[in-house]
Amino acid sequence: MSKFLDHINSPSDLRKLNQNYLPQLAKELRKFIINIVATKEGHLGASLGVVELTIALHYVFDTPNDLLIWDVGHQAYGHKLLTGRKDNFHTNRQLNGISGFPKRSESVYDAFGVGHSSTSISAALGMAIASQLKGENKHHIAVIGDASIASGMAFEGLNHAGVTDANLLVILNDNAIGIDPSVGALKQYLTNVKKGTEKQDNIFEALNFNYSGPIDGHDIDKIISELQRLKNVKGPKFLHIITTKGKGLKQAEENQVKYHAPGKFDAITGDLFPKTKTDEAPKFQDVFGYTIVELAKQNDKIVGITPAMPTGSSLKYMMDEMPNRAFDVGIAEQHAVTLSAGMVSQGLVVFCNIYSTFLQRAYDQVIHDVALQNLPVIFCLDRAGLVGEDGATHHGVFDLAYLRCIPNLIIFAPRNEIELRNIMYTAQLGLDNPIAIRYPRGKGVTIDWKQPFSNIEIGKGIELKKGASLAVLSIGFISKNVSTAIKNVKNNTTIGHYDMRFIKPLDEDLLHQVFKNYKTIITIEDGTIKGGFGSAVLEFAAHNNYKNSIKCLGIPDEFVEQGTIDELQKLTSLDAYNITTILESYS
Ligand SMILES: Cc1ncc(C[n+]2csc(CCOP(=O)(O)OP(=O)(O)O)c2C)c(N)n1
Ligand SMILES: CC(=O)[C@@H](O)[C@H](O)COP(=O)(O)O
Ligand SMILES: [Mg+2]
Repeated sequence: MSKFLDHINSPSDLRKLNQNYLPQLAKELRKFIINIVATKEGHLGASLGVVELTIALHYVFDTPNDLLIWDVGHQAYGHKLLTGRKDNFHTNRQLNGISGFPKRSESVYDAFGVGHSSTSISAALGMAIASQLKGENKHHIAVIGDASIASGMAFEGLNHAGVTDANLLVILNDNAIGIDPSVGALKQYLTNVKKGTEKQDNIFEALNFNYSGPIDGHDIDKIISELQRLKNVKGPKFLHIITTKGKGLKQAEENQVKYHAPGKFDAITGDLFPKTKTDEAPKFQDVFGYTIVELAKQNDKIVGITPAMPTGSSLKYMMDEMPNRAFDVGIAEQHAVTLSAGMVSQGLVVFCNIYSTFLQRAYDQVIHDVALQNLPVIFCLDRAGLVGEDGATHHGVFDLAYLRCIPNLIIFAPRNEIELRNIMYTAQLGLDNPIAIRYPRGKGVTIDWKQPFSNIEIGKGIELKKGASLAVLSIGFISKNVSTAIKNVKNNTTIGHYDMRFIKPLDEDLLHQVFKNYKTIITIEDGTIKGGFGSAVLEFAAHNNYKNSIKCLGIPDEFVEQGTIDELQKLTSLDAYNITTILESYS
């Protein structure tokens, strides 16, 4: 039972409360968030840190008429609870449940869909200009974190806003950390501002914003009075608040990286539940992280780069062991790619590790700065395929399609941990082209993965099982489901299985053999069906006038929502059971 929260079904209920009760409401909100995230998992620290801000914003502004945008949106759990989603918050990030991020189709209070960072200022400015043009009197508020504001896109928004008279309020929620500690000169600048020790120009004032702060973001009365004041200030405004990520849960305050998204934990004590199994296969990210360290010890030209995901990518291992050769550049995917290109142009061997979904932001840099100049950057694209509970904003399902059309680029998807390790080894020996190596979120299958390195021949696929009439061509880790499915089929002797490994260059010799020896061909990938691996095989068949029957399996041409990876594979017919049914219908 929550004395105040129980009675709040929308911000209008909140606005009826006496301001004196708001600190108690803040406690209730925190407890509610902790209880649900402890059992259902999700992002924790960011939402705990903005509880007071969330209450103050909905208290002072007339949401949803006033438009409120949360950058990234992983901190918007309190917002969801105050805006009518309390009763189904237990479905957060689950299949058919509510999204872990604000989403326009979910609520009128979610003014803009988010998930990828640093979009809030541009979106809020766009809305503010639209309001001006339509003659509407609204407030437009972007809440952005200290790591997200360092991204190029946020600066583009600030740069434009500063020459407008738009009614825009940017609130910088400065907790001095992203997922991992914030980096860069801006972080230093913000630290100086907080300490107030150095006399320096204010960047935001210099960009024509009416700046106020820094103020204590956990002092609800102070935030309310400042927001009320700012409501009457014209033009672009900037409020700098200081908060503690994980506020209200001791462990989350003390271990902010771990409690960004801690998994299940004890809601009473805050302690994480210990992992029990020790002999399991490793996460793909750890194979990358350990292997790059191993290779870098032998090859002093190797450098590692991550845009703001050292823990998630496991580049952290290299940053710890070789801090001068591993770089976290902050949320700056475009910079990470062109920085890599610059280093490679000078003879370094660069592993640029970016989540598949976030590389979307650096598409032009991949084409213009890397591929066009044929600079052999080694892209390691983590979280490729379906990622699970983060949902539509984060699935890495477009990479095969969006990369395949780029000349010069090699594209490889390892079937298992050993292949990931060996392609990293092969790539650092020296390639004539850039390469994208895409691998999934989570664990692989090979416990004994640390085998001696061996070279992988570029553009060569392999036969995993010989058949007679039906050939399955797979790419990457999804081949595990194919192997299971083939085993499930009673009379499976007619079914062949080929791991093509390279989407580009395609192993045309192998494809000719397959098309000549099998009547029916099924392609399977954990990427979009439009333009990916299956499309490449169809093009090959058309080009060579093959008339075999071809079926392509992959992610349908729609955005896939959140759920566990297993559930989403079922939904998209990529699980072993569905593949079995399909194979049976053909054999
Ligand atoms: C373009 C993009 N790159 C990376 C991420 C992954 N990511 C999500 S939250 C986050 C850190 C955000 O830090 P900050 O803006 O300071 O917010 P806080 O979590 O501290 O509230 C990162 C790197 C993302 N969502 N979008
Ligand atoms: C909000 C966000 O973008 C990240 O926190 C993301 O959820 C991390 O994903 P992983 O859990 O796969 O590292
Ligand atoms: Mg932060």
